[in-house]
Amino acid sequence: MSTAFSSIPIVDLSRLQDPKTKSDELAVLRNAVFNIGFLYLTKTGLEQFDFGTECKDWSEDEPFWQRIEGPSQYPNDSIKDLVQRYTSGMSEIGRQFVRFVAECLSLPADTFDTFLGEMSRMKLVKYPPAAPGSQGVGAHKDGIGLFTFLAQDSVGGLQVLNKAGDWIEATPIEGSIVVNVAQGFEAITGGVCSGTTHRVVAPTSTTRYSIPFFQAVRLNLELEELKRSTVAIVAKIPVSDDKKKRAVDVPSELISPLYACFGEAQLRNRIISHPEVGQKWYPDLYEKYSKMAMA
Ligand SMILES: O=C(O)CCC(=O)C(=O)O
Ligand SMILES: [Fe+2]
Repeated sequence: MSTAFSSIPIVDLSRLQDPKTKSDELAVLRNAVFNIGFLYLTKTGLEQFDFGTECKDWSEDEPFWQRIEGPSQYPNDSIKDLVQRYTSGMSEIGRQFVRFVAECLSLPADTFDTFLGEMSRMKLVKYPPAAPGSQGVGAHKDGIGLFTFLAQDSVGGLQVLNKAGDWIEATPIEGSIVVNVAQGFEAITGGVCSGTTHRVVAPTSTTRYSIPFFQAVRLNLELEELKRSTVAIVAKIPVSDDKKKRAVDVPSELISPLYACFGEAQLRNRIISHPEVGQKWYPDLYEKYSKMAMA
């Protein structure tokens, strides 16, 4: 995907919600998810402040990979209240958003509902000023989630790669949320809607703050189930047969055949990429996964 776009489209949530303007706005959304993988979502009605979805702690009678979810660790109760208001508001926008995405792809509105997970995650990110051209976040696609919903302040620095290899600035638009396709949605659509590479260039004179919210994928989603529904979904998306053919055999990085389900694949990733935390809290799994990584 990612054609040689030169600007990032703006999608107005209130126009999607209004039957009079919905079909025009669905066309804007369709272009964004098919051809770009990035968009600004405006008129969301969400106040902008800081912080993850409420989840209970793991118990022994649940599968081991369920341990990847749990209660958030709040420094104090007033932050907890703020975080909970933010995450429940953003979860609701996310639920509405995936329904409009389904409709813009000519699919039944509830197509993606069953892929949504319980615990979406958010981060509070601070980018202190640095020398010109310094890296804030290196080039990447978002690995977890269906879509990422990002609130950013007015400093700027987020850039999106187009097909011609140019970095396009996601210049801050007040009151908007920047939305991008993440690997979960890419997998569900067999790559027909692929994620777009992005990065952050560190600010030079002012600190930048951003709040990415990664919309959760259901933890017990299994590879076979994903493959079956991908085939069914892709068959109905209005793209060329050639694109569909390539999409059918999903080489899913989301769930490798080595793992029981998406939850296990995620927990394994975390344990391997944070070895000290892995060794301390999941010693048995750390040993198992590090042996598998070496095999
Ligand atoms: O801070 C930003 O603008 C983007 C951060 C990001 O891309 C990420 O956390 O995946
Ligand atoms: Fe990202």
